[in-house]
Amino acid sequence: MRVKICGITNIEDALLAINAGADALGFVFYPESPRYIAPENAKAVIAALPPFVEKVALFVNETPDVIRSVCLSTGCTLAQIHFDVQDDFFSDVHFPTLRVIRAQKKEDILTYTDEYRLIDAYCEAYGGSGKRLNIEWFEGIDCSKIILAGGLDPENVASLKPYGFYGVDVSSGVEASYGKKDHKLVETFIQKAKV
Ligand SMILES: O=C(O)c1ccccc1NCC(=O)[C@H](O)[C@H](O)COP(=O)(O)O
Repeated sequence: MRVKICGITNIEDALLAINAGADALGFVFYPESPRYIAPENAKAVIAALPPFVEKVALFVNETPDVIRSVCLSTGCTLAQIHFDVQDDFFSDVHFPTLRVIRAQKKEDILTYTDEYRLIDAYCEAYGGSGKRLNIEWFEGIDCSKIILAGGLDPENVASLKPYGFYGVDVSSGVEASYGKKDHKLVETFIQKAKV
């Protein structure tokens, strides 16, 4: 499984995650989040990274123009769209995008099955809540284009193996405090996800 470590706010955590084997890092460009990072700070973190790392920019309630502009100015490589938009919004961004489905019921995870998508547990505050999805919803469905998020941690990530998810995404489950990662938890999470 590919692993994304989300809610990166500093170079130390970013390098630790990459050196531990993370495939992607997430930067939250949503000012109301406790994990918000200003674009100029994200740009500095990204400039310190080695090649072959996916830099994911998270957005809530922004326009396609703002999303594209922030991605280009920071060096992010993928825009993760957390809010509800019409389908043509994605093509209007003119930059690689990833749809987030904030699932409240099983039917929600059965949509957009032909595209790679991130499925997170629904919560009012948009993300990083530690809230888990009902894993039984994923039994018997094709998970090869799903990145699973929501309440994952080093204790439960290995149990996801049989489902065949494309990837996993974690934020609060590897945090020491908001916006600061616990290095041991990050390393253990990645190790267990990659077994
Ligand atoms: O993390 C945030 O504060 C956040 C704010 C606004 C939009 C998205 C946000 N995070 C989304 C993520 O991709 C998280 O990694 C995902 O929700 C999983 O979080 P967690 O349950 O804490 O692992």
